[in-house]
Amino acid sequence: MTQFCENIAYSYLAEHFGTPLYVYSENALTNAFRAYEMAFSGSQPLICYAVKANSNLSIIKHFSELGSGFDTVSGGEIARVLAAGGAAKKIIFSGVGKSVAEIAFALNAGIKCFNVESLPELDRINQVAEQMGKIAPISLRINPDVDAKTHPYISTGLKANKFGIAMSQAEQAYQYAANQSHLKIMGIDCHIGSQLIDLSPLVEACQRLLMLVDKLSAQGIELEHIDLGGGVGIVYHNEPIPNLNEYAQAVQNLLAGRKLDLVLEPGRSLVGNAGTLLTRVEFVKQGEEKNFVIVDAAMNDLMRPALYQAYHHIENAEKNKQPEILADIVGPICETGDFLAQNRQIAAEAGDLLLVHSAGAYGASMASNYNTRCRAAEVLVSGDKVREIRQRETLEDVMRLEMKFL
Ligand SMILES: Cc1ncc(COP(=O)(O)O)c(C=O)c1O
Ligand SMILES: N[C@@H](CCCC[NH3+])C(=O)O
Repeated sequence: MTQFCENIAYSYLAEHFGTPLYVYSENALTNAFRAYEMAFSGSQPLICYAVKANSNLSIIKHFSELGSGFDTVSGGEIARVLAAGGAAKKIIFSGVGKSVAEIAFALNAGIKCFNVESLPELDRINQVAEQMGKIAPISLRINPDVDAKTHPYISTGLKANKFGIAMSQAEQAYQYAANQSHLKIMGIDCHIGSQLIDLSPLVEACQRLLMLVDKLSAQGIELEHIDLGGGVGIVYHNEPIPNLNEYAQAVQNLLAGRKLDLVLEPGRSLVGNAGTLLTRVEFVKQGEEKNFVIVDAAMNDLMRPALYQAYHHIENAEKNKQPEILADIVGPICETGDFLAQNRQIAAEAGDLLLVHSAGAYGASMASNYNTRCRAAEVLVSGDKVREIRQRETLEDVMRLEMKFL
C-alpha cells in the first residue's frame, strides 16, 4: 500500500519530480502556525518564523499570509522575506556577526528590531545608523546561562556559548545603549537552544529575563517587548516533546499584569514535521559486517544525521513491505559520515522509494553542493494539488558562477 502526502501519493511525486525530493504539506505548515496562535491567544504574540529552519520563498510567503513575522540572521534572509512579500516591520534581525552592509540593508528596509549580541555590535549599529541619519530599533539578546538540555551544537544559552550578552553585563549594556544617539531600546530577548524537549529551561530563562526587566525599569529603562526565542522541540523518534499549551500558560502567567508585548521565534516546530525527503534506493550492498542501503540522497541534502547524529524515521513508501533487513542507510558521498540512518530495520530493494520523515526543518536550508551534487527540488502539496517551489539544480546552475573565470 503506497503512502500519501495529503491526497497525493509519494510514488507519484517521486516519478514526476525525480529524487531526492523535499515534499512539504501546506496543511501541516498552517496547522503548526495556528497551534502557536491558539496556545498563546491570551497574549497575542508576534510569531516571528525563524527563516533559517527553511528559507524557501514559498514557505516564507505562506507564513506571511498567515500573519507571521520573521526572525532572520543575515542580509540574505531579510532579502528573502522581502522578496516573498513579508512585512519589513515584522522582521527581527538576530546573529552575533552582523556586517556593516547587512546593518545598513536592514535599516533601509525598516525592520522591527535588531537583536544585539555584544557591545561592539551596539557601537557598529549606532555608527551605521548615524551615517544614514536613522534611529535603529534594538533589543539586547541576553545569555541567561540556562542549560537547554539539547545537543551541545545547538545549545545557545550557556555562558560558554558565543551568543548574547552575559547577565552580569546586561544592565551596563542597556545603560550604554540608552546613551547612544542613534539607538532606540525596544526590548529584551534570549534564545537558549533548539530541539528543546524540556520546558523548565525555557520557563527559567523567561523568569531570569523578567528579573532584569524589573531592574531596568527601576533605572528608568522601560521595554516594549520580550522575545523568548525559538520554539519547542518536535518528535523525530519518540521524544517526550513539551506541550505547547503548558509552555504558553507558564509564559502567560509570568507576563500577567505586565505591559510587555510577547515575541516568539519558532522555526523547527513550524516546519519540521511538515516535510519529508523522498529518496530512491540505488543498491543494496551486503558488506562483511553490515548491510548498506545506498540511496540517492546524501549528507549534502540532509546534514542532520552526519552533523548531530540526529535520528530521522525512515520507511519504505510501500507500507508493510517485507522482508526487513538490518542496515545503514547511506548516500553516495565519499565520507564515512555520509549516512541518513545507522542500524535500522528496513525493507529495501534497488528502485524502492524511501521516506525520510521530519525533514522540513534544517534540511533543505542546510543543503550544499558537496561532491558537486545538485540540490534537490522542493514541492508543496495542498490537498490534491502539488506545486514545485524549488526546481532541481542542474550542473550548469552549480557551475555558473565559476565558469566565467575559466
Ligand atoms: C536566534 C534564534 N531564534 C530562533 C531559532 C529557532 O529555533 P527553533 O528552530 O528551535 O524553534 C534559532 C535556532 O535555534 C535561533 O538561533
Ligand atoms: N541546524 C540545527 C538547528 C540549529 C538551530 C540554529 N540556532 C538542527 O538541525 O537541529
